[in-house]
Amino acid sequence: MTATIIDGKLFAAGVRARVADHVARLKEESGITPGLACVLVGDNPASEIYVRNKGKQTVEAGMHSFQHKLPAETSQEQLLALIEQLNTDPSVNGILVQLPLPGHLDESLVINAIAPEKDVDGFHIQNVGRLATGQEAMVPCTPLGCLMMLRDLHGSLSGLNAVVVGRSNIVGKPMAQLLLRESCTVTIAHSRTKDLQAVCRQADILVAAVGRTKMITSDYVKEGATVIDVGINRIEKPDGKTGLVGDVDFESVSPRAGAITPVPGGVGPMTIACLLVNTLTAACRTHGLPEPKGLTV
Ligand SMILES: Nc1nc(=O)c2c([nH]1)NC[C@@H]1CN(c3ccc(C(=O)N[C@@H](CCC(=O)O)C(=O)O)cc3)C=[N+]21
Repeated sequence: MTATIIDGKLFAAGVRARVADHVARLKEESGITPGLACVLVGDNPASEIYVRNKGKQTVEAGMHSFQHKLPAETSQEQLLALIEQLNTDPSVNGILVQLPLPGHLDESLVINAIAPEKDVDGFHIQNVGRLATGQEAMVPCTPLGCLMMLRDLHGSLSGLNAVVVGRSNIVGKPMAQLLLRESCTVTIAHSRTKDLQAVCRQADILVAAVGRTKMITSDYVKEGATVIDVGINRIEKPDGKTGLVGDVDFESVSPRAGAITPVPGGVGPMTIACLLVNTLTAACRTHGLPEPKGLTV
């Protein structure tokens, strides 16, 4: 068997087109243009590229993009003051504070200062609790993107064994919550899991979100399983350029899997597409208008 390669780039383009379509209708029928504010503290070059990309795609979808670049030495009070300003600005429907923040800033305090209904990352404690209890929430973009691809591939996920490797608050835990909501039997595995290979080999759906380059080899994969690679690891290639590799050893796994997402071109583009989805969803909820169909959970 050789795996179907899930084209995240193509899938994300489709999602963005649907967002753009809905945004155009929103403008025409209600005069509303959703807006996304991205806040970047410090000058991490990788973060700058992401934030610029997010801004570009936001504008391409017909929405307003507001970018706030603050110096690395910004104080907690200054950052909180900006968030408060964005919280009360009616033209801003979504607020994203790029992580990680410089070490002197308290990430959880900053995230929880965002108005929950504008928290398009879904990291606010209120959204985490709402997702866990099955209430309407803002859902973290990476897990939401993974779920969209899984639903498209499988239809119903009911009864499938899902193993999520990684227990982070931004991917592993919310991914597990979403899969549980789809009636999967969910296992969260991590670096301390006993016989990780045997646990992973039980999976019909294997989500790798550990941040360890090519850790998942074919020994971890059941024949025909769907493998979702959330890893974004930067490595130096022999030619001195930097390359992007996942947590999955693609060459080893793809002959054995049923379907697999590549890196790059898999989960990454879906993350940004879902950020646009969440911004649109936030705008619709604020104005009591119907949400984009098939794009929310
Ligand atoms: N508050 C916050 N929210 C985030 O969602 C967030 C964040 N902070 N901090 C950093 C991570 C990382 N992240 C990525 C998004 C898209 C790609 C992506 O599109 N990757 C492309 C390749 C891009 C490239 O070549 O560098 C791909 O996988 O094909 C990658 C990484 C969002 N993050």
